[in-house]
Amino acid sequence: MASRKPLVMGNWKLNGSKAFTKELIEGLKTELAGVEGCDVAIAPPVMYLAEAEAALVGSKIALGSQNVDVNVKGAFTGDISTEMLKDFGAKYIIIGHSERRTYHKESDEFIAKKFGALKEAGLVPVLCIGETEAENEAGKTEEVVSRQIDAVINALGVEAFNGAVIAYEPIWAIGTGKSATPAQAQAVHAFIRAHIAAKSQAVADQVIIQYGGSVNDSNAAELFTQPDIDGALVGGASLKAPAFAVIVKAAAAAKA
Ligand SMILES: O=C(CO)COP(=O)(O)O
Repeated sequence: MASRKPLVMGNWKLNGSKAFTKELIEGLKTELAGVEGCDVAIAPPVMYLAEAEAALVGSKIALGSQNVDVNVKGAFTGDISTEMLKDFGAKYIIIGHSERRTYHKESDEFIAKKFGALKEAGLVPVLCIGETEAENEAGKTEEVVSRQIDAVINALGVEAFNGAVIAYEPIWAIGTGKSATPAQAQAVHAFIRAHIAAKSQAVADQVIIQYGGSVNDSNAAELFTQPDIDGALVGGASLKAPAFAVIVKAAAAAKA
């Protein structure tokens, strides 16, 4: 089995300011100095990519974004392109977050298009998938995550997951303080990896599958003991440097 380096990424969502961006990054640089064994990325709002890029100079923390649009240039008012993100040195791009699926009615097919646009641009898609509480209670978790993964496989082929990241974020666990248990998350992560392995074992072995949903400095270490949990996509706890650093260090220690 390929060994996978964990990735812990902060999704700042709609939070921050120019000053906050600089301060939080300075804090992260201090807290994470000398920490090895875990890739780290942050996705501030795109408004603050310039401040973030400048503050990250000399640091191994990678820059990311919370979304991208599918067109590269032209008359698409309000859109942000892959090339613009690259211009700021962004690398890991979140797509298909449940908040965008819900509030912006993004479909599996549209998200697969974004995945393709990122691959074409040489950026790393961080594809968010996950079921609602009702779907979970109806026993539909595997059906939902399969459908969300298959939209990408059908459009682009399983090889598109080479070098890509999947974030399993059960919607009932996001921002609720009610994280999935390590065993619950592991079961779904193993299912996702097996689902991809049915098409290509090699692709499945290398794909990073992060867990997201109320990950914090006290539950992260236990989640990372699970073999198919390769890091985390962190919302609320990524807005505080000490808490986020504890999560990164927990991943580095668990996967060493
Ligand atoms: O949605 C998330 C990350 O993308 C998770 O958010 P919380 O960590 O705030 O639950």
